[in-house]
Amino acid sequence: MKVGAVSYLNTKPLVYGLTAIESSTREPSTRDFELVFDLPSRLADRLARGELDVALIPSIEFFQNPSYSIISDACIGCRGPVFSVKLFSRVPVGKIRTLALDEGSRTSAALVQILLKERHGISPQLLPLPIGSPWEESPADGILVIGDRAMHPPKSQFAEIWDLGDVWCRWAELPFVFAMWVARPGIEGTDELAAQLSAARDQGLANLPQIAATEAPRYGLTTEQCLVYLRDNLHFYLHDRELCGLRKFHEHAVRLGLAPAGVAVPALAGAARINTGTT
Ligand SMILES: C=C(O[C@@H]1C=C(C(=O)O)C=C[C@H]1O)C(=O)O
Repeated sequence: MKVGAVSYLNTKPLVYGLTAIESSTREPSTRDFELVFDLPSRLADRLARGELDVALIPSIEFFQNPSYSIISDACIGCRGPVFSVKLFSRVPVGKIRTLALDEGSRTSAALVQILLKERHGISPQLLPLPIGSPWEESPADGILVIGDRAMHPPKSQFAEIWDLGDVWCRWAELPFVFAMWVARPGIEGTDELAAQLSAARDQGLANLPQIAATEAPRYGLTTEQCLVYLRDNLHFYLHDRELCGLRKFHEHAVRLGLAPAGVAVPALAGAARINTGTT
């Protein structure tokens, strides 16, 4: 089985338990799956093409295929400010006419459009924000940036900065889910993998101070900033409130034509396995 995970700092607690043992003992992997890392948008495309069997894909991509299943209750979500998903605006947000969207993102790219429409009644013209380019050089009025490069204060001045986790959670009064472990149809052995993914998440969360100490310098953060991000900003459990948030996100995405109708967000059916169905 080939499993894809997000290459950002936010995913370290989810994969710590899968990678820590072999890197500390230098033993070759005893896992029966191969783990690869990539940007969220690329993981979604690779899962859709069948190059990956299971991947941590942007939540909006789950709605693209009614045969996908969410296989674990481990996720990347937030219940307030998320710190790493931001809209930087050169003008007051309600006056944004051009919006650059981080090419690594699918979910936040939809989320920012929903929030701008719902909060300010605007639908800006969209521009790409390539991965490799310095985002502050984008000519757009508003710039959506996610992941590691969104965590540092910008060098230029902006009229407004939105933390999208904060704006969503206050407006929707529900948590937000950015990414989930999803299997494409016909993949066998996902029950076992689901258990491993949940256990890996639990192991990661039990070792956050160590993860923060190791990772912080690689991301230009202090250990304390890194710990606060992983412990307080991010939320790694897909529970009932998160599923409600996901349903609300889906409703709004359908309304704006950003996702097809007809895919049901499943009810939580057990600790680690969630089956999907179509409506
Ligand atoms: C919180 C984050 O969540 C992410 C945002 C995603 C998106 O916008 O499509 C997808 C996966 C997550 O890595 C982040 O990247 O900072």
